[in-house]
Amino acid sequence: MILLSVSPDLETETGTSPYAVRVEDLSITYRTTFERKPTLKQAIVRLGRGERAVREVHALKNVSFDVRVGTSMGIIGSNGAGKSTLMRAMAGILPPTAGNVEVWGKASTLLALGVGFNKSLSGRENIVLGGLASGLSRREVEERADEVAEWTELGDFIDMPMNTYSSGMSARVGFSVAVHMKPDILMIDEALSTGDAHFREKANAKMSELRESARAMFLVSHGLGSIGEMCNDCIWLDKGRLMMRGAPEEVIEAYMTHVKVKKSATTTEDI
Ligand SMILES: Nc1ncnc2c1ncn2[C@@H]1O[C@H](COP(=O)(O)OP(=O)(O)OP(=O)(O)O)[C@@H](O)[C@H]1O
Repeated sequence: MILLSVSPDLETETGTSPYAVRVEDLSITYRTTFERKPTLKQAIVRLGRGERAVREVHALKNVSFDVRVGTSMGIIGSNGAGKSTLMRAMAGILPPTAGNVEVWGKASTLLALGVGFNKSLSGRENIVLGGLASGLSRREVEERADEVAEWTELGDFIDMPMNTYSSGMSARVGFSVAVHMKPDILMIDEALSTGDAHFREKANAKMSELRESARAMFLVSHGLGSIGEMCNDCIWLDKGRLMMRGAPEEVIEAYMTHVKVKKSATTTEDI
């Protein structure tokens, strides 16, 4: 999990803007090294020249949408569709390759599990670090740390190193930090998937509470039920493109139909 505030150049004064986020023609391309079974000779020649094969992954392609204050937006799509990439771009972790992202307010982000914590430190110590990374002052963090720790219901574990935690226990710490930092914009990426039933219920209640106070909320989930319950707006991404935006029931239905059609098409092609 990674917890941080939006970088200052991305954050705009909230003022009276009716918008929480505006994404304009956003494209994100990852550059990564790629080896398609090079022969020994090719590998040696390249190594001699100091070259590496580079592959570009177009994770988001010309995505545009705006989000008004009061929106709880679900983001759905198949594996690799670009959901986490979009969240990272909105959180200011990933700079756009092209296009713009504008964010009105302080974002609290709870992204991919395991990232962002120093596992050799205790849960309580990570709560303090997470709070500082979210842009709170030392005093504000000290004031809130006990409440955040208490919320996790981890008992004595909260003062033990996080490398002794299960993934669900880490998720509790990350979620607790993210929701207690009084964010203007809350971004949650699949965080609830590792929690047990009790935690999920508690987390859902907390998110409902936050929906009232935050300017906007984003939820990435493969659990379409949670999107339907928690969100009043939804976008569907497929292979980096924005396929549809609208009421969660309608977007979920279109996505489900697409998934089914794609499955049968693949079967036909296979024949
Ligand atoms: N750090 C990276 N370097 C290179 N490629 C990446 C990186 N992170 C993601 N990708 C690629 O970008 C594309 C979008 O990935 P992303 O994680 O945003 O998808 P996702 O919709 O969140 O998927 P999932 O539902 O599986 O979590 C994928 O093709 C993925 O392989």
